[in-house]
Amino acid sequence: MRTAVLVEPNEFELEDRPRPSPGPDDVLVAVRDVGICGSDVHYYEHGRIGDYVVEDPLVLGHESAGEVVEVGENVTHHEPGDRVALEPGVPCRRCAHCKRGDYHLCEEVTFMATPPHDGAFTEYVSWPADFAYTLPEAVSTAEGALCEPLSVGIHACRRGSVGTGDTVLITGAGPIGLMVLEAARAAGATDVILTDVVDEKLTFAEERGADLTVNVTETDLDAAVAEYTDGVGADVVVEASGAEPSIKSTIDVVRRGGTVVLVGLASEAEVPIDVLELIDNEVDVHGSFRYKNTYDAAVDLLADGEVDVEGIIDFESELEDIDDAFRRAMEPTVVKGMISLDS
Ligand SMILES: NC(=O)C1=CN([C@@H]2O[C@H](COP(=O)(O)OP(=O)(O)OC[C@H]3O[C@@H](n4cnc5c(N)ncnc54)[C@H](O)[C@@H]3O)[C@@H](O)[C@H]2O)C=CC1
Ligand SMILES: CC(=O)[C@H](N)C(=O)O
Repeated sequence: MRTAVLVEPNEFELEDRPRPSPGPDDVLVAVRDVGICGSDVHYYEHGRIGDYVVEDPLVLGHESAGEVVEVGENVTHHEPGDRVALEPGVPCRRCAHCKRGDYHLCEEVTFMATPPHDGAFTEYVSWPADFAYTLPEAVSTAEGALCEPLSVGIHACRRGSVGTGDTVLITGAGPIGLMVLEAARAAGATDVILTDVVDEKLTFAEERGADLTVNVTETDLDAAVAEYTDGVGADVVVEASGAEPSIKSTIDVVRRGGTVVLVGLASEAEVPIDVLELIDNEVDVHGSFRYKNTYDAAVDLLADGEVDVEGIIDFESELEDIDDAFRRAMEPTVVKGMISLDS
């Protein structure tokens, strides 16, 4: 099977690898669509993300969906022909975190495209059947692949308890910020504000339904939010840029008693925050790491037409053109590139 392997920074090699056989509890999936995530691009450019270092050739891609072509002997809920989205993180199912239901915090997780685990820029993936979610007819495999970033958005909104009538401020209008926008709307937010430093990203966010956008390089965010919320502040602030000034700004724009959800990964682990302000204003600050139990919700939202994920796709490329696709994905105005396989 054709497989794109990252052999060194900025270089994929297309290899012919043996097609895997599904284990007893697995499905073998012919991959159809795989999104290019910012983390894939980071591994491509730098060969590492923090402590995760690409030491051996690695297959990237963790936003994937395709068609089941074979099932293991114990698999009863999937059959060949099913189209499925693959949840990329499979936990150990035994540790304290898994047992308490926080399987996304499992320290033994096998997460696609995170060294040393291979991902989905390949023709076939064998994957545990219970982490493969059937897509109804109305949901395309490209949408199935984007259940992954949508899941990040759903989980962030759950962490922030986003509810009906809320004003949600999202910092960063990249794919994750835009998926938080979708999830926040689906959760009942009536007012959504997005920030960025790139005008094109903000124009796009407006086209996708943001009520207010703020370019923080030109406009004072505190003043804009104060004006929009009659001086109250946002009920929930979701930080989805990873930029230090943006992380710091979250506590200035959240309302007293409101919630800040940190999703964006800062390049520096330490970001100074005024803790007295947090205490005085009784602000809840939550980290948000990947997701748990979101795929069913993501598929349902897509099937019901409650969210749009396909609209963020700027281009689709073939596996053979993956180097070009990654270079295109690095352009600052590009939101989402996809690799599509016909098999
Ligand atoms: N916690 C988690 O589970 C996950 C975290 N992430 C992180 O979330 C962040 C967002 O992911 P993507 O949307 O894929 O990244 P991205 O890099 O495509 O988007 C970030 C956006 O933030 C904008 N930005 C930069 N500086 C800003 C500032 N000062 N204020 C406002 N916006 C600013 C950029 O122009 C860009 O549009 C990244 O840090 C990523 O690593 C991504 C997936 C899961
Ligand atoms: C940080 C990422 O972008 C990635 N989706 C991950 O969860 O590791």
